Amino acid sequence: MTSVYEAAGRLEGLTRLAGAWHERVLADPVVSHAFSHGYHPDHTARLAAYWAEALGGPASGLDETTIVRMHSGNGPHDEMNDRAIACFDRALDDAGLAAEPVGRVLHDYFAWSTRDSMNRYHRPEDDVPAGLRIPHWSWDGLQQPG
Ligand code: HEM
Repeated sequence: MTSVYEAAGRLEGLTRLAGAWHERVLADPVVSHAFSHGYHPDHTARLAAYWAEALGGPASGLDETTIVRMHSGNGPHDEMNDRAIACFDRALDDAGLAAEPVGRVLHDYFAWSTRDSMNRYHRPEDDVPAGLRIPHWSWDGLQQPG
């Protein structure tokens, strides 16, 4: 069966999507705040590589614990999460990936990652454990590691 990665246009499609999302969040008065301290010069490519791995594509070489740590310890930020997800929905349109069924799966993956996965250690006192694995997502949602 075609993976979500393939249906999203592989690395090329996901790079378009990551670039569109990043442009949208930098223009958002709330979400842009998170990026005001700077970010990797290859942010878009690294984000696309991470999504590719999560959605059934090649390994990204990125470390889940490091990435979750980058997104942790800032306290609850529900409004920022909601706005980041709204930016993602617009980015799906920008990147030509909003059509069913792939648009819905990408939305569900991103909303879950933002609210539940990247956000699960949001309390300042939380310790993010070493050795986390990049969660994988398919047409029917989160894949439990086999
Ligand atoms: C509210 C939503 C989000 C915000 C505000 C946000 C913010 C950020 C920021 C500021 C960075 C740069 C950190 C740095 O370079 O020091 C970053 C990097 C990154 N984020 Fe997010 N993020 C969000 C959601 C997500 C989600 C849902 C995913 C994955 C599904 C994700 C994956 C990544 C990856 C892979 C990197 C690159 C790490 C690297 O360069 O090594 N982010 N994010």
